[in-house]
Amino acid sequence: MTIETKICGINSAEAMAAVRDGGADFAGFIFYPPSPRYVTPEMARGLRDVAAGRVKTVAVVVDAADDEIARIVETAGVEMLQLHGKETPGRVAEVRKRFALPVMKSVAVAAPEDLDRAATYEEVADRLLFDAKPPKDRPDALPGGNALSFDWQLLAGRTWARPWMLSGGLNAGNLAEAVRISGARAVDVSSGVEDAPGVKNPAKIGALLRAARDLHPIA
Ligand SMILES: O=C(O)c1ccccc1N[C@@H]1O[C@H](COP(=O)(O)O)[C@@H](O)[C@H]1O
Repeated sequence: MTIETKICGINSAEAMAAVRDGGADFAGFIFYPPSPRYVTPEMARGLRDVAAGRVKTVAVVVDAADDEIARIVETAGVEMLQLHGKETPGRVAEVRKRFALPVMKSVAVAAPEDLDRAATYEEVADRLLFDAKPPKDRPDALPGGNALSFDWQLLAGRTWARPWMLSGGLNAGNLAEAVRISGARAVDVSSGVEDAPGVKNPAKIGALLRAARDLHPIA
């Protein structure tokens, strides 16, 4: 068994081709206008076609209303929704029911109590995603995609009722340690395969996916 991989913030055909050829499991599209990785549903549809069915696509939304999610689902044809805002467990359940797609809920982690909050999503989400908390001293910080990691030790030995992904500041250089310490079986990377925010580097995507292929989840 190998580690599952998601490369997020895909906004070019070259990046999607690297994700596809490198054998990633998931590709994420950011539907959050303030992000340098933002894509429209129409752009995402074209990029999804590059993946030619070999990569599952994920829509990343932040506290999005139903009509916005509906337009993304209908136009981009994604296979999973990633809720990366302050959505409550009730809202996660509602989105999952309304759109009949698997839902992954992100939880911002900085301290042990954040994991207690994560437990409130176990019954309503199909997957959990643990990401670093955005920095408090940067009011303009994005809800995710800040190239920041958190203390992976917080996850060590914890078990969850749902599959989960590790994200936040991962790259080809720290992936092995992050997986070893946290026990992750799935990882999500965005900034770590970029040259600058929003500028994906296909060679870095390939290197990350090769690094992931050499890793195996701990039992
Ligand atoms: O990447 C973004 O711009 C973004 C915007 C809004 C919500 C989530 C976003 N990205 C998510 O952040 C993590 C990984 O970030 P990084 O590797 O530290 O850059 C990942 O889950 C993305 O989906």
